[in-house]
Amino acid sequence: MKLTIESMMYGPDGLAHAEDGKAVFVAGGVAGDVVEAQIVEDGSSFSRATVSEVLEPSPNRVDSPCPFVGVCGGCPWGNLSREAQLAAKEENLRSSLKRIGKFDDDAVAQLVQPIRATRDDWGYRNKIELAPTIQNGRFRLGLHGRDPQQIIHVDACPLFEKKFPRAIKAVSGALGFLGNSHDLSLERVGIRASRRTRALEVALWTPTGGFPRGQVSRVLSDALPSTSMVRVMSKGEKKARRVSKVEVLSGEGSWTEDIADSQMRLSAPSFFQVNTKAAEILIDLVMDALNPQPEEVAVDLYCGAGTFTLPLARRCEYVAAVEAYGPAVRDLRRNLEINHLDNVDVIGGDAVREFPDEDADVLVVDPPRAGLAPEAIDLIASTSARDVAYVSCDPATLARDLKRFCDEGTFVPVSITPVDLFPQTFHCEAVTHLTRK
Ligand SMILES: C[S@@+](CC[C@H](N)C(=O)[O-])C[C@H]1O[C@@H](n2cnc3c(N)ncnc32)[C@H](O)[C@@H]1O
Repeated sequence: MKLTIESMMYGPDGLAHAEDGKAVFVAGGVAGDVVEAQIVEDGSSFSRATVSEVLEPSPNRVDSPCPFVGVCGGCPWGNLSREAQLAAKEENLRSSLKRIGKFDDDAVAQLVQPIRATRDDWGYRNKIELAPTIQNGRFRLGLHGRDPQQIIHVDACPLFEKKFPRAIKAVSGALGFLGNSHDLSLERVGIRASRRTRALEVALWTPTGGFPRGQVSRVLSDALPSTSMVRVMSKGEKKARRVSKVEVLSGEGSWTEDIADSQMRLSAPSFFQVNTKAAEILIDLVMDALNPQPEEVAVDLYCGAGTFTLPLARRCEYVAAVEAYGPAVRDLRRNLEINHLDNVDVIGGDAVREFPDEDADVLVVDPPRAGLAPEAIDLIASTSARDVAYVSCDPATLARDLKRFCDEGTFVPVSITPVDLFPQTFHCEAVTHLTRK
């Protein structure tokens, strides 16, 4: 079937329409291409297709430095020019605000600011995860494919930190060698690398139980000198696995990154923004929106290991920071010590249940993809805060939550700035500034 790709979806695919008007999600198509595509799934409201031939390439089609674009899940927009990626992200945000948030065209045009980005198109990721697989009877590590069941063996990934070009090959080679002679029970392997601190951590995720720690530590250290090597042990059923212990195999037992004016130490299970330089844009936008003053109180909900807590603590009199995940809570306490900050109350627990009593002047929320619980919006509305910064990684839940804020009536959005934290993918971060009505 001949199709013209009209736009990029909020997902890996291009969007086209068949002659009968049905939407077709086209894998391998970029906006502006005319392609020959084969239907792989024919649903009642839309179909899925894959490109068999690009008949007329889009002016925005580019060659990617990665030979696995389209197969690997890491860089689904790798054949689209960066300029077109940025425009598509802005457009997807606008579309979510209209469709889900019910904002009208004028409001969207006023609210959405030009997307902010760093110049790093590739090589921006400070973290990569490898998954184990058996190929031709041999144990290997690789990246999750577009089909998550498929593991793609790679020697390098152009999205990963450029200063450590050998890391993936060295770790895959060493663990591939060991995995064919020992039962490592590896569930996944994380590598974190910093061009700023030169810290490199390898984290091996396994169940609890026996593990050839001596051999693993020796062989891995020979293959790749690292500043930290840890084993993260987890237990429980697959969907509800919990980290039970982080065992240090060698080095520091954590990974260090410099971000804005702070140094942060992260344990392997804790969340950290994968693009440090672009995360500094988030910090700037949050601080510009809130303009915190020395006599003011800040609340930081979903604070993680402190990306926003530390800069808030430098600017405010006092910060109450809430985080549900134990390892991140411990990391934040350590990060406050490292940065000589003693004006933060770190509260471990759910953001709604442990909502701080403090009379906040400014408030930051940075929830996971699922966005805010409706109770969180009511609690925020009940504070005395003058301004709120909402950092979001999902335009759909952001749009839903902004509608809830508007319906509730205490806070209204005044600007929404998309930030390209994840070049070569459809993902888009955004910082929304809400102010008291
Ligand atoms: C997107 S991350 C942001 C972390 C931090 N603001 C940063 O930029 O590094 C979301 C954080 O929310 C935490 N989290 C998830 N659900 C939570 C909840 N119900 N209450 C409090 N924190 C939660 C996660 O553990 C994670 O650290």
